[in-house]
Amino acid sequence: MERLLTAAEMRETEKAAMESGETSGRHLMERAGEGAVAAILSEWPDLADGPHRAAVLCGPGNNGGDGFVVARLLADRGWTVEVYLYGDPDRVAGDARANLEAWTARHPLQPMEQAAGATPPNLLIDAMFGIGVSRPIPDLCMQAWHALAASDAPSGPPGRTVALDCPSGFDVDRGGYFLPEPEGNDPAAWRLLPDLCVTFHAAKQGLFLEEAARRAPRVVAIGLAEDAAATAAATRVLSGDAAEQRAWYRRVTGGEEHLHKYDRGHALVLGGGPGKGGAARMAARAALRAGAGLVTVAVPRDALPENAAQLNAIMLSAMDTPDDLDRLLEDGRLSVVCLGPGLGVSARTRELVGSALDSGRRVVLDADALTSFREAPDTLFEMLNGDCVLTPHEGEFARLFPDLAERGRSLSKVDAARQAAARCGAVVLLKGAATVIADPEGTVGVHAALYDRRVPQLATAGAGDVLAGFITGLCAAPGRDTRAVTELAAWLHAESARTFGPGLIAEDLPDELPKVLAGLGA
Ligand SMILES: NC(=O)C1=CN([C@@H]2O[C@H](COP(=O)(O)OP(=O)(O)OC[C@H]3O[C@@H](n4cnc5c(N)ncnc54)[C@H](OP(=O)(O)O)[C@@H]3O)[C@@H](O)[C@H]2O)[C@@H](O)CC1
Ligand SMILES: [K+]
Repeated sequence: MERLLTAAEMRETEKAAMESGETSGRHLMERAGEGAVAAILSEWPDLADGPHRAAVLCGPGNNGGDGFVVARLLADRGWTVEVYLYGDPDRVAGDARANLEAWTARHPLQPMEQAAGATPPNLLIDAMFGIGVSRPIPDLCMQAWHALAASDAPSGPPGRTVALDCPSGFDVDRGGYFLPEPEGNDPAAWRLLPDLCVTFHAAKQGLFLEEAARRAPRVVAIGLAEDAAATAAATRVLSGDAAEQRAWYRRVTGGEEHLHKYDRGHALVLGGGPGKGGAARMAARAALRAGAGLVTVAVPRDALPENAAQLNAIMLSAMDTPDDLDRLLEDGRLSVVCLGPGLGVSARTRELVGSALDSGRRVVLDADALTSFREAPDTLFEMLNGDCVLTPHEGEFARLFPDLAERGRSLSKVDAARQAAARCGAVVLLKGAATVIADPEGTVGVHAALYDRRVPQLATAGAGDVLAGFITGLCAAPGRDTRAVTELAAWLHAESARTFGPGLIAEDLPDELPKVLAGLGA
């Protein structure tokens, strides 16, 4: 569970460390260069075999400074290294200047204009721009990169491409690239896609909101204290190795043995009318698989035969009106209510949501339960509390939080979810390849199904209903933290898709979950 840092948080961390005298900018830059070289050689052991050719594209700031260090360290290993600088060498300042001078004392420096005509290297380093960028990079830099990244070196290992800290022009807060306005014919040209990104001290937030490289970013320590990052950030990426995942699962669920089914909670899932029950049945199955002791599906009377024909371990109740729901909720053992999948966009759905929330139960709201409040989101928000979970996709999010959805490049997905949770007073899970989970107190988890954790097969009908069901099932047992179980559900959902593999349909997800839970030592 690594912390994610924005550019501002990273700068704060560096500044605090330098002001305290704990370290210096020069030292950090040296460590960054050393860490990058070590990461590159461990990523591609064939590069460690012998001297090869590298080209280092350097910018005018400290990212360029890191590039001069990498160039020097590779040259010290006997490599042939060409360094290209964007801009006037006399304007390079501070720690970067010291490293530029250390380079030019022994090696030539070439202007960026010459890079495009050079022979493709075995290793191409992007040290043009790092976290100091807030506009598209110059054409010249973009073209130099593409010219050298395009083809393999004439001899030695195939050309590998590496970005230092982040690819140049990548928005480390929001993900994605700064693109020229208007975008022109070829916006893709501004999207540098290196094989690897080596990022310094801590993962930058944007690297886990959109993919920045062909493989997962490598974080290298540069001598800043660990806890400096921890105190700076309230955003984490939900990943970790197998041992961490097991510990996470135990921490969130309590890990205790539940002896009686009622100790594991009783979930109520509301379903739609005849022919509209599949979504709720999938959510119910998911809730049962995720650990609820009992699950009841409640549907209009005329949908009972259809549901009775399909459900076995899941119980069934009739519920036509909000009064019927109130009567069901008189059973004190019902611990969580899930509303939305297949329920229909209507005034009745709004009333059902009101009844569920009035009962003081934990409530998971998805799909139609969210869209039913599009005309008056505030009437929903007034009823919510921190034990409620909203699970919108981008479209549903835009209906409830139109101003936050129109964020453009001014607000990251992390900040959009954080502001939404603060406004509505509930946990918000904003779906996507990067799913962001925020609570009203401002704590955020990012589940990034990116890089080696990509799950394109999750883009399938009904997958969202299953996620609502996983959250509901994990919420059913008393005493669990609502945000924490929501985060865990997002991970279990993607992990079930991942272990199942291609050909997945939503119904497979609940049935794959036991395998994932077994891996967690559940
Ligand atoms: N601080 C430290 O001790 C450590 C920092 N480290 C490293 O430093 C990096 C941050 O360095 P940084 O702050 O100097 O910013 P950086 O990304 O190099 O760019 C700023 C320069 O580029 C220019 N510029 C920007 N955009 C531009 C554009 N579109 N087109 C043209 N020019 C543009 C900008 O000029 P300006 O915007 O003022 O015109 C300025 O000259 C960080 O990512 C990490 O790699 C590590 O070594 C660890 C220790
Ligand atoms: K870079």
